[in-house]
Formats: sequence, C-alpha cells, structure tokens
Amino acid sequence: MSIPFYKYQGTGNDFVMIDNRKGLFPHNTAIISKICNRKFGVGADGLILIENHDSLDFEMVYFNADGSQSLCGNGSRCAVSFAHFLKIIKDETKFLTIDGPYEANLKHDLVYLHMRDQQCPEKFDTHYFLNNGSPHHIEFVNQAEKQDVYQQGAAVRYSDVYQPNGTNVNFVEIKENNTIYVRTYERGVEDETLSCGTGITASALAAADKGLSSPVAIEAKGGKLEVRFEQKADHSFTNIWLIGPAEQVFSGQFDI
Ligand SMILES: N[C@@H](CCC[C@H](N)C(=O)O)C(=O)O
Repeated sequence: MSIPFYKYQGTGNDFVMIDNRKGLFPHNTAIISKICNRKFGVGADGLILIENHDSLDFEMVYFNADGSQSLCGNGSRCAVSFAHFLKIIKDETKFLTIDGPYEANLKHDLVYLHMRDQQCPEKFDTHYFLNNGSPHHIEFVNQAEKQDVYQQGAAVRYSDVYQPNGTNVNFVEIKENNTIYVRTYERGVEDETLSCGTGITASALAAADKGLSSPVAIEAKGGKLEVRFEQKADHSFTNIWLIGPAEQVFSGQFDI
C-alpha cells in the first residue's frame, strides 16, 4: 500500500506526518521505527498521525523514532501546522494528545502551544526534574556547548533512579538577556535532538527558580523559541506557552 507523507521540522526536531483520517496507517512499532531510521527509512525524530476525533478538531498520535509514545511539544506544534495545511483548522485549535486535550494558535508563521499548568520543577542538589507530559531531568551547566550530550545524557537516562521508564535529559546554560541555551538527549530517539519542546518548556520553568522571568528566550541547536508563563503565589505555573516556528520541508510517499 502506498502512503503519502509530509516531513515537518520545528526548530530542527523533525517528524514524518501522515494524514490518517481514513485509518489506513497501522500503529505498528516496527513499521514506524523503520520509517524514522535515518539510514534505511525517511529519517526523523518521530512520526505523527493526524486522526479524526468526535468532539475536538483532530487527534495527534505521536511516536518517538523507536515507536514508543509520550507527549511531544515540537511535534504538537508541527501537527497544528499540518492540520492547518490540511484545512482541518483555521488559526485556533483544540486537539487531543496522549496527555489529554491541548489548545494552540497560529500567528505570524509561529505556532503558540498552550501547555498544561505545572508545579515548580522538583529541586535536587545537582538538577531539577519535571514531568510536563514527558519526563525531564534538567541540569544547569556553565558551557552547554562543551557538554557531551550523547554520553552524559545516556548515563542519566539509563541511571537506576529513572528506571524503568527513563527520562529526557536537558543541559541548560543561562545566557544574557533572560535567555537560556538548551541541549537535550531525547528518550525514544536515544540521541541528542536539535530541539525538544517539552524539555525547553521544563527548562524555562526551572530557570525561573534561578531568577529568569517570562518571556524566556530559548536558543536550541535547531533555532529559537520562546516560553511564556505566569508564576502564582504558591510558585506553581499557569498560562504557559511554547512559541516557535513549524515548517513543512518535504513530501513524498512510501510503500508499507
Ligand atoms: N521532542 C519532544 C519530546 C518527545 C517525547 C520524548 N522523547 C519522550 O519520550 O519523553 C518535544 O518536543 O517535546
């Protein structure tokens, strides 16, 4: 069977997108990991299916490159852009993710994703931790560029403390002008990605504990984003937005 697909990227986090409103593409881990393989397939950090939903605009079904599932912030932004391209939505949407319903807007070529309210990230001696739909270990470092993200990220991701599910690992450098530079080792990709939306959002909230204020400007290897939030008297966060570009870069078809 021949299936049309599109390739999207959100600050370098790249995804194969399939319009699965007719339900023809199977939720099959082996097929998904083969398509996402950068040598033997199309190549992507993840694969996203846009499916029908009874009361919301659509359902976004997200798979990491290895076929596992979790919430993907950049993938959600790309799915919104794809749904707009498919004319399923106009400039505002409410859609279903693995983490429940999410809302987003499209404005001036940027996708604004409204994230769930969050508690303050848990603070440990060496790091912070927040599960904002996906689990994130956050370490502040002096020079993120010098970090061996693959080795050090994998060591934390597979450490006993995070078993059995593992975690994503973010290395965060505080720069001038309320800016953070974030590098992420992603679970399910098992490598550094050029950007991770949930990781960037979690890192911005941890940075608030270090004195940064909304909006936090984000630099990732794949581009720039912004995180906005309000912090309540009890230190929890509300009105959290992940803002950045999401672009269609390729289309084609494959046989399964
Ligand atoms: N790239 C993502 C996060 C995807 C899920 C993650 N790899 C996990 O399994 O926890 C993002 O943009 O948030």
